[in-house]
This record gives sequence, structure tokens and C-alpha cells, in this order.
Amino acid sequence: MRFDIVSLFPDMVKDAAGYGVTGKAIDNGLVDLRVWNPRDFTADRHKTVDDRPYGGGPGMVMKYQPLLDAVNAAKLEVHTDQRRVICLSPQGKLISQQMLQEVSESEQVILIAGRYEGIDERFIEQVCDEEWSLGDYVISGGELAALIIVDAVTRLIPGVLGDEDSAKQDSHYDGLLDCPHYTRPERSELGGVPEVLKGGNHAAIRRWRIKQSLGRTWLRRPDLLEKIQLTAEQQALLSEFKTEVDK
Ligand SMILES: CN(C)c1cccc(CNc2ccc(C(N)=O)cn2)c1
Repeated sequence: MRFDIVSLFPDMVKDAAGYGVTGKAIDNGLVDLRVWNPRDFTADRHKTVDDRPYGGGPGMVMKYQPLLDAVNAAKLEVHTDQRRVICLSPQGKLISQQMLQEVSESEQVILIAGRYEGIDERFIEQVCDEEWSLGDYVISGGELAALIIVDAVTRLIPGVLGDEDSAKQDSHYDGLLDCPHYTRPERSELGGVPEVLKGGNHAAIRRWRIKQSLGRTWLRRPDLLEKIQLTAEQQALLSEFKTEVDK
């Protein structure tokens, strides 16, 4: 997987991606990350990347030409048709694990991190394949949003996470919230650890974890439950949870 991030703050993106799971994936060549600064694609003396909005109004709009030239430079470096150009913005489609899964099967993902009040619409319409939003809020630039995409997609690439299953056990991978996790010490001023987890009955532990995931999803995010078809076992465990929680 090759990520190309177009951003006015390339070091911010490059440095942040260099930590943890994404940093390791880059070091061992499972992921390639390249950053492009639109300012390097300006032709004027002042290296202009933004301008005043037609129609007036506050703030500035990013000019399309430096962005377009940066995207074209990124495309030239990777010969593939398995490529997605995605702009991050509050006007985009709300991302889901499914959208991330699809993109993880591409060869090149070009992410546009906008600043200012936004980007000339002609660039979004003509150059970007998609416009994605991480949620209904505005941040000062698309860089943090782009880094979230890089992180979430990288985790889905085979071989990136040590234990193949850990990605699958990620909450939202099966559409449910994750179960609670505990580690040593067994006793603490914060309380103890559920008995079932301390025993060696792996079938009981598996059932407990599934029940907790279902119960938490039912309590905290019933909207997620609406979207999935529960197996007979899941339905039984959720019913059990509901009777216990009502007590
Ligand atoms: C039209 N355009 C590119 C744009 C317009 C306004 C702000 C920004 C940058 N800020 C962002 C980006 C994404 C998100 C999100 N919710 O994903 C929130 N804020 C970009």
C-alpha cells in the first residue's frame, strides 16, 4: 500500500505516521508513505496556495492548481490503476470500517489534507474520486483526518498487525463494540477482575466476551445493533445480558 498525502504541513504528517503500528509498517516496507507540499508546485514568487473566495466572505480558499500538480506528481510515481484520490472534509461521506476495508485493497491512496476555509470545488469534483468525513465536526486542517485514515487502513493490511486475528477482533470489525479488557494486578483499589477471565475455561471466556460486546453495544450504541443480523448464539447471549442488567 502506498499513501501519498498532499498537505501544507508535510513534516507534521510524516513525523506522526512514523510512530507505532504505522511507523513499523513503513519501516518493514508493508506501507510506503510520501508527502507532497502544494507550495512546492506554485509558479509565482510568493508561492501562493490560497486566494480570496469568489462571492466574498471570510477566510481563504485553496487554489486548485498547486493541489492538482501535486496529485499528478504523486500519480507519476506509482504505475497502477488501483488508485483512489480522497479529499478529507466535513462535507464528505461519513467513513465506516467497510469503506476503510475497500480502500485497503487499493495500491495507491492519495489523501488531500485541506486547510483554510476549504478547497476550490472544481478540484474536489474533477480530481478527487471521493470526499470523506470522519465526523460532524471541523478541525483546522485535514492532516489529522488523513492520519486517521492512514492508521485505520494500515491496520487492515495483511501482515501489519502481529497476530492476524487482532485486527479482526478490533471492535467495529464485526460491527460490535469491544468487550472490556483487564490485566494485572488482579486486586486493586480500583476493584477486581471478572472471575471467568481468571479461569482456564476458554469456551466460557469466549462466551463472556461476546456477551459483553453485545451488551455494551445494546446499551451504548443500539444503532449499531440495528445494522447486524445476530446469530442464534449472539441472540441468546444478548438476552442473558438483558436479564442480568435488569436485576
Ligand atoms: C472542503 N475542504 C477540503 C475542507 C473544508 C473545511 C475544512 C477542511 C479541513 N478541516 C477538516 C477536514 C475534515 C474534517 C472531517 N470532519 O473529516 C473536519 N475538518 C477541509
